[in-house]
Amino acid sequence: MVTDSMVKQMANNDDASKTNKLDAQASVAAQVPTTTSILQNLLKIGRIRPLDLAFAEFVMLHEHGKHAVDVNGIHVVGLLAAYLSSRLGEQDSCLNLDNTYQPFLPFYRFEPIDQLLPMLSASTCVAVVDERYTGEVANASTDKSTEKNALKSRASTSCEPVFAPQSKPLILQGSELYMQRYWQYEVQLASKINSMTGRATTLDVAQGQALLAQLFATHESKGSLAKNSLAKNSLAKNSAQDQQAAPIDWQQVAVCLAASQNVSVITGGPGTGKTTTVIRLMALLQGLARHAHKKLQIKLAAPTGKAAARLSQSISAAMGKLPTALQADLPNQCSTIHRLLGSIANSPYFRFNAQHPLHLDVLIVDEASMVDLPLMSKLFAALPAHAKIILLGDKDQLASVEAGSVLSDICAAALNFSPTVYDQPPPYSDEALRVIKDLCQIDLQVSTPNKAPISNSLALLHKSYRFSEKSGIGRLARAINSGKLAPSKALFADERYPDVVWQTSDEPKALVAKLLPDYQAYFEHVKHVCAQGTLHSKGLEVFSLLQQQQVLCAQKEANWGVLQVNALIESELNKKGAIELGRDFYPGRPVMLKQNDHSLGLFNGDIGIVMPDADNDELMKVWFVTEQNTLRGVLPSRLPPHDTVYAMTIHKSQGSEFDHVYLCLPRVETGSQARLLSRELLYTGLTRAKKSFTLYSDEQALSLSIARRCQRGSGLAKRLLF
Ligand SMILES: Nc1ncnc2c1ncn2[C@@H]1O[C@H](COP(=O)(O)OP(=O)(O)OP(=O)(O)O)[C@@H](O)[C@H]1O
Repeated sequence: MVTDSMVKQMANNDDASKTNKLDAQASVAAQVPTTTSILQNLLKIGRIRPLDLAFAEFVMLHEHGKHAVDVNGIHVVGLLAAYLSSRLGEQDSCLNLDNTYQPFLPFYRFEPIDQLLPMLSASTCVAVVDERYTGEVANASTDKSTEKNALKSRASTSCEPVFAPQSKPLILQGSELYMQRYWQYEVQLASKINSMTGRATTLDVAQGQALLAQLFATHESKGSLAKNSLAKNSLAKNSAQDQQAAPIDWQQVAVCLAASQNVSVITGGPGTGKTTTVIRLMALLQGLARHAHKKLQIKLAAPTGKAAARLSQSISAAMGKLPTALQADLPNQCSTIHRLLGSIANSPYFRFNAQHPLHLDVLIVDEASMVDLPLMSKLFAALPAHAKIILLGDKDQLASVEAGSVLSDICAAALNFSPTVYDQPPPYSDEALRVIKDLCQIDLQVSTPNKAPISNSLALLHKSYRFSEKSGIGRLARAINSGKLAPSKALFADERYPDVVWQTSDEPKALVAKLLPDYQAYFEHVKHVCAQGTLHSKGLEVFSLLQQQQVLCAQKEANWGVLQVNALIESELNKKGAIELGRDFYPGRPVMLKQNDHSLGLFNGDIGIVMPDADNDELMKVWFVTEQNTLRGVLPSRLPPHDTVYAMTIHKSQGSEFDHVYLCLPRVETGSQARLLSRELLYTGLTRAKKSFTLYSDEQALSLSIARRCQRGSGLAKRLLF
């Protein structure tokens, strides 16, 4: 709708230049907005991208009815298409028309959904499917066959796979507007998850108990089974005191639950033991299979090469802590999801898919919060009917770089959209509670069990074994996650937590001045190692010196962005004579790769350091740490695209950890900077720190970050509650 005030304002502007009445009217007519002028204005101010404009034009070209335009002749469906496409660029999988959304003001104001509905239903470009998930298919199909319509109607409510009605470019389901492809991804993923969570698995309880006793009798949780048995006996005696004496071992709960479910999510913050738990889970599953004279094919996957390499390393390191007999037939090599599915060059499809499923029985996916909706949908589609999948990740971290927020949607559905309560179980069903009790004698109490099977898919790990109770980082992470500004500020101010510091200086120069002595020491070390020719024996020390500190920025450009901070650090180092800025590949320059190169075994996100070849100090190479903890040099000419990395974005830091993290939030000068900030962004940056965390931001950026949750448009969680 073009608002009265908008037209009035234009008319007033014209009145100001009155010459005669006729001229003024002609001028007003000339300026009455058209769909094209609105879209062009939106493009001009950067509210939409050229791609969004092209999509809107495509939709308008294919709109044959007259119903898609409003009383002023504005093509509402075209504008909605532009908006939906722009939201996809912001990683939403769909657009919720129930929300108060007025993204195109001051150029256009959308009517509420009830008034838009007749227009959308009549549009030749929009299929309206299943009003609010329970109703009939409205104009879903012109199929004559009642049977087909009935099937579609049932499918839209039960999330069985369906073919999109008439292959229209836009789908409206309930109040959510989708691009056809993303609607398909969501429906197919939900359908597969629902079919897997609805399938029962039976475990050999006696054998399971015996294996769990062995698995949890080792390592730090020695005796926890015994303690839990004590808790059971105590419960029988109704002794509250004894119950308190036996804290619940949530890792054991996670193992029992994931062993008995076909889809599970094990989520927790850094150092809460996700890897430790999943190794025990694999050993339990393989042990049970062995007892039944079978052998499971267990595979490990991660969204990036870096995450895959890290999981391979931590699994190999932790495997030795298992009883030797239970280490047999466990995998320790993790591949990327793309490699697992079999990428096809220049194609969005994979070799393994619903028609050609993967050859595996159990799939474990690490860093699952980074997996976007299209990839997760394809991964689930490629699972064989009998398979089990376990997703590991931190639900409070930033979601995937591309559209969707699958991990947090599954968690939201499992929690029935309630917030998590520290040390309390999710609303498990009675059946799941019984399995946990049978297998590991832990008697959990749940006040309101969730009826949807998805509730049994979630295992929450709360206790961090990396941060002690005295750690400010651990406490600050909890305060940020609970969205509380005052306790977060209090932690920064509290002298008992010197590991968290807040600097409100508004110029990056202060940060650079603070870091400079450490970088100078780093470059001295580089020079020393190069001069002594001790690259192969001492090179790893150079890496550990570099990784002691890391600057993280919320954005790449603009104030407090990666480019600004990197340039400032380089310029100050140049002034101090530590580096020569004229050379691209100067000794000590740290670089981060922006692309995988499988032939070189290098991955997007890998960090290398420029240093001369050990045998030829004229020949610069970029050195990387190998899985065997040795160094390997690559000629700059062979290097995949890369950036200097004194500072990196928080997004790029996902999956890495550093001793000291310096996190920079921008001064909020534009709407897009405000939208960039979120609790998840701050939490992700904070939890990269192992020893200390220093925040550089003004009060506004901090409070905006803590207040704002990054909630992506998605209908997945609702679909999982059917
Ligand atoms: N139950 C436990 N008791 C004592 N220490 C534990 C326990 N579980 C894990 N740890 C230790 O805590 C550290 C972190 O564990 P782990 O790597 O499994 O956590 P994580 O959640 O996978 O960590 P991240 O994903 O942040 O790297 C390891 O040193 C591990 O040995």
